[in-house]
Amino acid sequence: MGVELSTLNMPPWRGAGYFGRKYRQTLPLPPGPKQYPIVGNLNLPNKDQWIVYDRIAKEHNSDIIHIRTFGSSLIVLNSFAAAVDLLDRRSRISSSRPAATMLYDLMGWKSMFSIQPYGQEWRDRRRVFWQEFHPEHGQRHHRPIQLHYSRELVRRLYDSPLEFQAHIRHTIGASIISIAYGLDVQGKDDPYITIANNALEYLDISFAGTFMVDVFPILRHVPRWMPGAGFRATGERATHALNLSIEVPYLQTLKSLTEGHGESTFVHRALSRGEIPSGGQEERVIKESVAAAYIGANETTPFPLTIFFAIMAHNLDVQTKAQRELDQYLDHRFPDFEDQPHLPYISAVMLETLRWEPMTPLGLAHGLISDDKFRGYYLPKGSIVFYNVWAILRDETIFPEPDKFNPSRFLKDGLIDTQLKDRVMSSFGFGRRHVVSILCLYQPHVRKYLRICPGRYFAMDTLWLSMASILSVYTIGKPVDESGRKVDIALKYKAGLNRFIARFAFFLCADESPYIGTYSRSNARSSLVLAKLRNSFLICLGFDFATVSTVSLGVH
Ligand code: HEM
Repeated sequence: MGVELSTLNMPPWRGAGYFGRKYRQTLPLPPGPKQYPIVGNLNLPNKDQWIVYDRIAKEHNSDIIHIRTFGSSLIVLNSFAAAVDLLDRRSRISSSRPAATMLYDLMGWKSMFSIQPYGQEWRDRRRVFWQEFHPEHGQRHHRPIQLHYSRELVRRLYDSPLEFQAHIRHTIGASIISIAYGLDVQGKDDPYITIANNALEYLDISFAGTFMVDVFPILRHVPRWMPGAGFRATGERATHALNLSIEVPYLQTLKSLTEGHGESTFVHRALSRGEIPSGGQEERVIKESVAAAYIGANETTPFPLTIFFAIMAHNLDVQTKAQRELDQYLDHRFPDFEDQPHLPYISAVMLETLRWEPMTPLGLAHGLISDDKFRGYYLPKGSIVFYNVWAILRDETIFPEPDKFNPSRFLKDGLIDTQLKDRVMSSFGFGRRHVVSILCLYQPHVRKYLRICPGRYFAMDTLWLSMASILSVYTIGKPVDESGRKVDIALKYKAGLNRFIARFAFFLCADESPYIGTYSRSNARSSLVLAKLRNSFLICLGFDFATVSTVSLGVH
């Protein structure tokens, strides 16, 4: 990020200094594949890297590996234990972010605390954010809005099921805009959602790792007019898009507040606390923290909900079991948050969805701010640290038959197994308070280095309620081809370190269907949608992204 990774102002006896030099001289780097001069391991495939790293770790019989590309040192942690040891227990030195010249310096994302290095700016924003999103606060202020938008999603699915991915993104985006700014979101082409999505598009471009300036940061000084300097213009457009997404909704909320509205919003709650350290930066801290909520939620939460449709279509036994639990407990009404303790199988479906296909298979990179000695290895200061969420959640000793979608693995005596749930929380990252060590009671500073996703409670609430609501109304099945045969869904992903999925086809039924009719949904339909659905059997067939051809459509 063109950032000094040494920004953490530590007293010398706690930093690298003497010990760093000693480690470098006496200890080996973690094992890894053979490195070539200058380019290091640039020969490794850049597709599905999490699978490649897992294989390398197994080949070297080590859950920590070292990879080098040009000048960068990459440490990959391939087990839960290694990630907890380095990122939780030693979060004091491992909770920064690595340099990303294009995104941070040229695209203006230095205002987003999710990619800021450890330091005061990050701490101020994270604190404002967490005051809003810690679970007790979220339950009081966010859940009514989440409830509204989960029902809106069910309704939209009925109206235009072909657009299911757009509906998922829209309802998640609208719920966050409503919580953050209290703004009314239009049903289609909403200007606030469009502004935020424009900013997010540049994030995706930079994650795709296409910019040479990230490899050679010196290139950022190349004049704009030089051939090949197109990235400078891209950076300016991205900065403009991000600034719009920070400023426009914020100013609109301030206007509403002067007119006597908008009090029940993140913006207003943060402004009225007035606890941010002074220096004239208060307002900037608040508006950037609020904008981080939209970015964080919309970049991630739609993925598990999208993939849920494909998983359900392929696992009718799971779906039937989930629907039976809903029907038995809900008896003719829509699910609500109070129902959660009584619907453990739905919670298990949500956790298994997060486990089965994590959105960020290598997490979000951390940066090491000092040299370290770790498990007998030397870890160089400035290393980029990835944790292999994919490998952690496919550890056969913890999750037998890991490729199988089996929510029951999370149930112990009819309740959610909290230890397994804790494992799945790896999909929200590391840098969290560890309860294992009694020493942490005497380490108040540990709290300062938390980096785990601060939106995780909000995300799990959204996912749980949406999955419960969808299954209480619809049955999801495989699509059929032109001759009426059921076909498997082939999932296609965009390249990159995060998972983005192309559109796929599925059936959505509000009742027993001639194609997949294994179980009647009739007693679980909510009164909200009942009138519309009564005469509708088969509602939807999606279409395939690659061919963009409708396979068949049947609305009865
Ligand atoms: C299923 C949904 C989600 C997943 C899988 C997810 C995953 C993650 C991961 C892996 C990280 C990096 C943690 C680390 O550094 O180790 C992260 C950070 C973050 N997430 Fe989430 N997230 C989700 C939902 C959300 C939501 C709903 C919000 C906002 C309401 C949010 C806001 C953030 C922010 C602000 C950070 C940066 C934290 C920091 O750097 O201090 N996320 N998330």
